[in-house]
Amino acid sequence: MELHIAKDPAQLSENVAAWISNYIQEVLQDQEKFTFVLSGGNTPKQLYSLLAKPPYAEIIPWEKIHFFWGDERAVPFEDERNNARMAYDVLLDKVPVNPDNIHVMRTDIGPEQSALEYEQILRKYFKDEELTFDLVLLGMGDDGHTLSLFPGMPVVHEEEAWVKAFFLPAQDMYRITLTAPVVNDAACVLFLTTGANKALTLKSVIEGTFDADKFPSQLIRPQEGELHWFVDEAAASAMEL
Ligand SMILES: O=C(O)[C@H](O)[C@@H](O)[C@H](O)[C@H](O)COP(=O)(O)O
Repeated sequence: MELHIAKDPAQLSENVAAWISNYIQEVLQDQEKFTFVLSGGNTPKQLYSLLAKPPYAEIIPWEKIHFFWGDERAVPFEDERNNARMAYDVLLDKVPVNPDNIHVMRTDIGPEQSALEYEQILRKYFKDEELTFDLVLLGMGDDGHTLSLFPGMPVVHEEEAWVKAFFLPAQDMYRITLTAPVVNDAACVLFLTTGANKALTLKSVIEGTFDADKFPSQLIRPQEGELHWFVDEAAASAMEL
């Protein structure tokens, strides 16, 4: 695991934008397509908007990138809480992405059906071979969740399905999420975490004893891929560095 600490959220977004842009270009020297799994929440918004502007808007080969999502809130696409909607607004509508390469988790059908359909999309894309995303972007909630793997929910222990839908009583909504084993097969996973309100949880996730039910973010340990935590000083403030 590699820890990158930035001064503040703005600096962190700058660093991650540059890092991602380099990584995409490097990977594309050896392959034709790049698979990029986006995260929802607030933290990546600034990053997405930087990627949508020069120099990144011009130097990233957008037409070669396939976009997927790590999780989705089962609310209509028009709803501002919809993760895909946020990414379209801030990034995907602004750069020359091929619309056929954008693979959203649908919310215009039932969540269970959407999860099954998404798994089919992934199986078709990866041609039933090993599912290895090139890059997975993740966030961490104050409670230690990542993706839609929330503390104490059975989905945390899912080993078989690649995609799961379930009802999240605390938010009175369905969630659709990739499962931990899928993310752990990725070539590279990047966590983005900012803010003092996440400092104690971050400390437990990174330095504490393993307890996936309490801190599902601890489940993310790519088997062969890289794991990077990009955090700001406030989020890192409780860790013993
Ligand atoms: O849809 C979601 O809610 C997410 O994808 C979720 O896992 C998110 O990344 C964290 O909750 C952090 O969210 P913030 O960046 O808003 O703190």
